[in-house]
Amino acid sequence: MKKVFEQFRKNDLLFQIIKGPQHLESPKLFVLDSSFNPPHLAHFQLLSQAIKNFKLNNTQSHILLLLAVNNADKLPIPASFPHRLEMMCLFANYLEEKLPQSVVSVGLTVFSKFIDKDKVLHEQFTQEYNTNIGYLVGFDTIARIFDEKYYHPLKISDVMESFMSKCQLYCLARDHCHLDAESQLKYASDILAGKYEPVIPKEWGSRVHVMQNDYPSLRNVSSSEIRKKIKAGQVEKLRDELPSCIYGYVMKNKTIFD
Ligand SMILES: Nc1ncnc2c1ncn2[C@@H]1O[C@H](COP(=O)(O)OP(=O)(O)OP(=O)(O)O)[C@@H](O)[C@H]1O
Ligand SMILES: NC(=O)c1ccc[n+]([C@@H]2O[C@H](COP(=O)(O)O)[C@@H](O)[C@H]2O)c1
Repeated sequence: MKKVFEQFRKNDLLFQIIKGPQHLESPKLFVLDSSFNPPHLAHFQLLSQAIKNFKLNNTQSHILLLLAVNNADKLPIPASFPHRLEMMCLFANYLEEKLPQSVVSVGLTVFSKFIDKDKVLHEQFTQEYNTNIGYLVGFDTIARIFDEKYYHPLKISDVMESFMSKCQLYCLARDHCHLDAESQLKYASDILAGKYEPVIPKEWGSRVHVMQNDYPSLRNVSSSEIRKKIKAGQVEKLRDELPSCIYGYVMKNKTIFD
C-alpha cells in the first residue's frame, strides 16, 4: 500500500480507486467517508442500517469507502495512510461478506469537504449514472457539514445548493453530540419546519435521514477511544467494537497507533 499511496501523491491525483470496481456499477451508491483510524463496528452499523433502510429494491448496492488525505479538522496521525488503506481493504472484504448484494470499492481523495468530494465523484466515479449519492455520516459530522465556519465568507445556502440538490445524507445518531438523542432524531423534521433558516434552507430537510443505532452499545464507539484502549492495553474490550479482521490487524500492528 505504501507504493500505491506514493503514486497517488506523486501523480497529484484528486481521486483514485485502489480496490474494487473503478466506476459505479449499481444505481445506488453509499459513500462512507472516514479517517479509518481504525474502522470499527459503528461504521459497519452505519452502513448496514443505511443499506437496510434505503437500498433500492432488488438491486445491488455499491459501497465506496473513501479516505481523504486532507481532513477538515484532523492531523494525519497516528496511523499512516498506507496502514489505513490496508485496514480499509480488510473492511471492504468484511462488508462484501456481511452485506449481501453489495459491491465495495476503496478510494482516496484529496478533498476534505463533502461539496468537493461530491464533485469529483460525479466527474470520475459515477460517470453515466445520473445518481444521487448517499453519504453516510454520524451526527457530529452532519452538524459540521452544515457549519458556516467551513465556507466563510460564502453563504451555505449558496455554496451547498448544487450538492444538496443531488445527494442524500444518511446519518446515525451518536452519543456526545451537541444535541441529545431525541433532538438528533428530530433534526430532519426540524430543518423541514424551518428551525435552522436562514442558514439551512428548509427544503434540505428532505435530504436528511437520521437513524437511531439499533445497538445501544455502539452509540459511543469511536476510533479515538479505540486507540486509547489499545495504548492502555485494554484490548479484550475491543472484540465488541471492531470487526474480527480489523481486531486481528490491530493486534498484530499495535505500534501503528503510537
Ligand atoms: N459511534 C458512532 N455512531 C454514529 N456515527 C459514527 C460513530 N462513529 C463514527 N461515526 C461516523 O462515521 C464517520 C466516519 O468516522 P470517523 O472516521 O470520524 O470515526 P470516529 O470514530 O468518529 O473517529 P475519531 O474518534 O478519530 O474522531 C463520521 O461521519 C462519524 O460521525
Ligand atoms: N464541511 C464539511 O464538508 C466537513 C466538515 C467536517 C469534516 N468533514 C469531513 O468529514 C470526514 C470525517 O471527518 P472526521 O474524521 O473528522 O470525523 C473527513 O473527510 C472530513 O474532512 C467535512
